[in-house]
Amino acid sequence: MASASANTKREKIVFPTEDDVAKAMAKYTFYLSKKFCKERGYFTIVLSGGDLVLWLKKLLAPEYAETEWSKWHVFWVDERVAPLDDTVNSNYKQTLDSFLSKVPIPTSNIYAIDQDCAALGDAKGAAILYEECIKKLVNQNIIRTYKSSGFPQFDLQLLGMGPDGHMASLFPGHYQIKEKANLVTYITKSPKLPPKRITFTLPVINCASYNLMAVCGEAQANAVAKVFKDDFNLPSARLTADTQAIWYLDRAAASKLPECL
Ligand SMILES: O=C(O)[C@H](O)[C@@H](O)[C@H](O)[C@H](O)COP(=O)(O)O
Repeated sequence: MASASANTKREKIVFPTEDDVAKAMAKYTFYLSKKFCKERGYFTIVLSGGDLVLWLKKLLAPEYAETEWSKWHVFWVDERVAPLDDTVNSNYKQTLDSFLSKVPIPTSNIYAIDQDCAALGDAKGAAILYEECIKKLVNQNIIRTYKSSGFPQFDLQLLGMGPDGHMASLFPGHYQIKEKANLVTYITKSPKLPPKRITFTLPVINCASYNLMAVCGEAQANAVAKVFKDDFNLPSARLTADTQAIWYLDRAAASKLPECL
């Protein structure tokens, strides 16, 4: 595959509370779902784990009842390699229980990691099979490609950042951030537990049309300040998008930005 590079300027909006961030994220998702369902009859949305799992519940509000759920195709930007019924570790299982099982998205449009690899803790196998799954959907034209690069282009990715500045399972100082050829890679010694994970690579993340990074809480404030100073040692500072890369912050997460001090 040819290399891909998307380059938008980083934008941000600071909201008073975490609840406001979650509500705004739901609104943004609803708007983009409407746009892409109308334009191409599909909406390809990529989720993360962490707090986002709970924030997604805002999409269950009555004002979003017209969402065309049957046109959604749901992926994970990263996933812990844990059994698919593991309520503590599996992003899929947690999101299924709190949100996905409550909306009529066809089960076949929800792309969890391979069940056997998940059960066996086979991170490499899970990454290979997830990449194959994505390539298949690109061939079926369900996932678009970024210009002529052949790289998948998702409509929207909802991302979170850890206090160390990681996004997806791309951690500072770990080689996965440098991976450019594969779409999906894996880590077996993740600094955030559990240790085995698969993750989209940076070129795939940055080819998305819209990337929304939602960050709340004081624990992330130092990392947010570094990102907005362009400290590219933090994987999250490398986030771009084809159309828009926007950060939604609550006041606590934004508290160390120069304009908020
Ligand atoms: O599976 C995961 O662990 C996540 O996908 C991870 O990348 C997460 O998005 C960030 O660590 C932020 O997590 P919080 O929202 O919990 O701070």
